[in-house]
Amino acid sequence: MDSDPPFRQTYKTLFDKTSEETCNKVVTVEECELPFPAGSYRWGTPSATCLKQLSWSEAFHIPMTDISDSGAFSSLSSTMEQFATTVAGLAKKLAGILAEKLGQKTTFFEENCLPSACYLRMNRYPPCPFSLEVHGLMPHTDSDFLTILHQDEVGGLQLVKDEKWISVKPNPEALIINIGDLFQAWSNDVYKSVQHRVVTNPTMERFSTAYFFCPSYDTVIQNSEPSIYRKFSFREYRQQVQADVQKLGHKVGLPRFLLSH
Ligand SMILES: O=C(O)CCC(=O)C(=O)O
Ligand SMILES: [Fe+2]
Repeated sequence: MDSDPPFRQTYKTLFDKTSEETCNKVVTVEECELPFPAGSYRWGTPSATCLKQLSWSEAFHIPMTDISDSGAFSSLSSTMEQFATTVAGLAKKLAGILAEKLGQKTTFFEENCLPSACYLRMNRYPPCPFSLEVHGLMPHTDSDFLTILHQDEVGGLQLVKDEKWISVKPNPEALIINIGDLFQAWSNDVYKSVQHRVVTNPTMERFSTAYFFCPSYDTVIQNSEPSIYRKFSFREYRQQVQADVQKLGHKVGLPRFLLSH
């Protein structure tokens, strides 16, 4: 893995390619000849209807199955593969420990969260001229079991603790582990999916990489004890999140699946 800071050079090559190609005309990811499937690139927040809903960032959100040797970008692919393989092992281990603490079957993750069901997201946050009004990434929770996040030295990530936004000290030598929505439901609220956001920086560019530890779409999320959530498949969860974002402009998430809803 390149390490000063990780991914900087390979990410710059990739994101510079998108801005070079998109400078004067509208082009698709295919036309840029980038190595990722259509729909994997996002700039801003496509569903935003006002500045407050806009995320001042761009990202590639890539299923692990689509990271393969990719011609001009082979150095990027191998960096990503190396990162993903390392953190995939870590995610499985951590999930197993957290399941054990709950007295649950630790094999659940080995059976349902195969590396091929997981995603990698590469985020780029350009400097933002109206820094105070716009988020780098809107407040959200992740729709997975666990997220393993690497950020560079710039900083900007914040999370909610005791109902207050707390800044996470940037440390490129460390990984940040976040609990996602599925673990909250699976643990019947013992573990809480953490609300987080990224604030913009007026002068500095920032990069981060997130590995989303997910089950296959057919996996059913349920707790063996009487649960406050109805059982649902990961597919159903994703579809509901997408439907809410389209209709309301934001994710509703777990409250939709509360039995008392
Ligand atoms: O860039 C970060 O620090 C956070 C990224 C994030 O929350 C995400 O990609 O879901
Ligand atoms: Fe996130």
